[in-house]
Amino acid sequence: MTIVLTPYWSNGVQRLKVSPQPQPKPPRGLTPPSMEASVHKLRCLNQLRSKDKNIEKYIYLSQLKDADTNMFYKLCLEHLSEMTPLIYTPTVGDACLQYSHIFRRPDGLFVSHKDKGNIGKVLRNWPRINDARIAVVTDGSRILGLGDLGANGMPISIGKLSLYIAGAGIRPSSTIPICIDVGTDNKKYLEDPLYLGLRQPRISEAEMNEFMEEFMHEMSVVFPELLIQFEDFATDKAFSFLSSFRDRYPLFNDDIQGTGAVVLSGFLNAAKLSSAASDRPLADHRILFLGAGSAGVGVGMQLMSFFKLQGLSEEEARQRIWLVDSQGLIYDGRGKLAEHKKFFSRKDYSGPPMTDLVEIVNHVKPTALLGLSTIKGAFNQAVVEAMCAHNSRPIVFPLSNPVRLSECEFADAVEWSRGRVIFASGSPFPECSYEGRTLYPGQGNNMYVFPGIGLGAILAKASTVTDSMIEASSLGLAESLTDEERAFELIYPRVERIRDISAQIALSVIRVAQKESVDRNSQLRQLDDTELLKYIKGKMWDPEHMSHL
Ligand SMILES: NC(=O)C1=CN([C@@H]2O[C@H](COP(=O)(O)OP(=O)(O)OC[C@H]3O[C@@H](n4cnc5c(N)ncnc54)[C@H](O)[C@@H]3O)[C@@H](O)[C@H]2O)C=CC1
Ligand SMILES: CC(=O)C(=O)O
Ligand SMILES: [Mg+2]
Repeated sequence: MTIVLTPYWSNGVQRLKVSPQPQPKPPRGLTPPSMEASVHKLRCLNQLRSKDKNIEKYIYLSQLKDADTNMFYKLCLEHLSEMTPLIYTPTVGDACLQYSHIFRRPDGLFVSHKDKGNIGKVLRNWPRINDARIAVVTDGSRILGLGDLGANGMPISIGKLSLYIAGAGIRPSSTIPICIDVGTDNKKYLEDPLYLGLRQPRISEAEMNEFMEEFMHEMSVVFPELLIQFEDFATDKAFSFLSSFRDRYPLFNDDIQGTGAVVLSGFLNAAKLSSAASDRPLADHRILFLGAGSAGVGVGMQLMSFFKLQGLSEEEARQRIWLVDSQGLIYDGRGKLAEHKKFFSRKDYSGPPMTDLVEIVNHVKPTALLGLSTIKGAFNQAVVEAMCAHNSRPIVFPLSNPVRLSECEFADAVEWSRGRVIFASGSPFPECSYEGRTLYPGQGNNMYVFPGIGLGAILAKASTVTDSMIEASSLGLAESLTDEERAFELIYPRVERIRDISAQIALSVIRVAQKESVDRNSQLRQLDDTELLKYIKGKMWDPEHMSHL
C-alpha cells in the first residue's frame, strides 16, 4: 500500500488528506520470479526465528515494520503469543534500555523542552495530521519498572501502538508514538555519547506543568480527533496530569486506569475460582498490594468496584484493601504520606512499622497478594507458603514488568503452593505441569484492555474517557472467557482472540459513552448490539486485504 498525501486547509491549519492507494504491481524484473506472498511470509518468519537473542528479533521486526508494514502485522496476528513478548514486554524493556544504541531511523514524534513556545509548529510537522486518531505519550520518566530512561522511552509508545494496530485494528497511519523529552536524571545516559535525548537534568515540576499545558492545548488544536494515552509517567506526574487534563481532553492513563481495569477483570474470575474452593463469600476477599505507586493505587481504586458489585459500601470496600510500599504497611500512624497513598492508609493498625512481608501476610490474612513493586523475587517461598496457610486457593498476581522484575515466577508459585495458586503476571510466563496436570498462567497486563478502550473511544468520538467507560472495559473482558477457557481455569482469555475481545470491549465502552452523553458520534446510537458489533469489526484495519506484494 502506498499513501498519497494531498494538502488542504482547515481552521487555519494546513492538513494533509491521507488516501491509501493499492500498491501497483512492481515492473517486471524488479522482484524475483517466485515472489509469492504466502511463501514470503514463511521467509520472514524463518528469518525472525533464526535470531538467537530477543533484542535481535526486536530489531529485525522493527525493520520489517518499516519496510513492509502489512507483513509485520500479518505475522503479529497469526503468531500473537510468539510476537507479543518481542514487540512488547519483556523485550520492549531491553529495547528502551538500549534505544540510543540500536536506533536506526526515527519512528515517532519527539517533542522536547527546547520546543517550548513552538510546540504547535513541531506537531504540525507530523506527516499524517488529518488521519491521526490515537497517540501514546510518555515522558520516559518511569518506563516499565526500569526507572527514568529519558528519550529512550520512545519504544514503549511504539510498542503500545503496535498492539493497538494488531489487537484492535487501528489503522497504522492513525497512530502517533510520542516521546516528550524534558531531560533525564539518568546519569548513565547523560554520560553516554550515543544518548539521543537532551543532555540535561529533568526540568522542575513547575516548568513541567507549564510545558504540559502548552503541549496538551496544541495537541487538541493540531489533532482535533485525537485520543491520548498517557504512558509510563513517574507516579506523581501520572496522577496529577490525569486529574488536570481528563475533563478537558479525551485521554486516559494506561498505568492507572488500564491496569486497574485489567486487574479487576482477572480478579473477578480469580475470586470466583478461589471462593469456589472454600466457603468464602466473594465480599469477604481481602487484597494486599506490594507497591503503592501509580499502578498499585490505580488498581486498588479499580478493585473497589469488585466489592461494590458484591453490595458493599465505599467504606466497606476500602476496608478490604491494604497497601505496602518500600517502608512497609501503609497506616496513618506511620508519619507523612504521599497524597496518592492516603486513601488506603489503614486506621486500624497503630503498632510499630511493619516491614516484613510474611509478618504482614499473617497480620492481614489476605486472599489475594498483588505485586506492583518492581521488586524481583519479593514473593518468595515463605510469602507464598504464608498465603497458602490462609487460603485453599491463594490468588497471587506478580504484576511488575518486565519479566526480570517480576515478584515471583509461575513455576515457583506452582511448586510452593503445591499447584493451588491462581496466578497472573505482568509479563508472560510459560505454562507448567504439576502432578500430571498442565497449569496456565494468566497475563494481567493492560494490553488486554487499552486497544478496546481506544477503539471504542475513537469510534464514539468520545469527548472524555469516563470512569464508567474504563469499568465497562473491565467487565467486558471478564465476561469474554469461553467455556473452554473456563474449563482450563483461565482468568484471562487467550491472547490469540484479542481482536474479538477488543471489539466486545469497544462495544461496551461505546454504550457507556452514549449513556453518559460523551459520544460525539451520535449515529451509532441507532444501531442495536449486533449491528454495532458488525460496524466495529468492519472498521478494523486488516493487513491481509492490503497486500504489499
Ligand atoms: N501488569 C501491568 O499491566 C502493569 C504493570 N506495571 C508495573 O508496576 C510496577 C510499578 O509501577 P508504578 O506503580 O508506576 O511505579 P512506582 O515506582 O510509582 O511504584 C513502585 C511502588 O513499589 C514500592 N516499592 C519499592 N520498593 C519496594 C520494596 N522493597 N518493598 C515494598 N514496596 C516497594 C514503592 O514504594 C512504590 O510504592 C512497574 O514494574 C510496572 O512495570 C505498571 C503498569 C501496568
Ligand atoms: C504494562 C505497563 O504499562 C507497564 O508495565 O508500565
Ligand atoms: Mg505502562
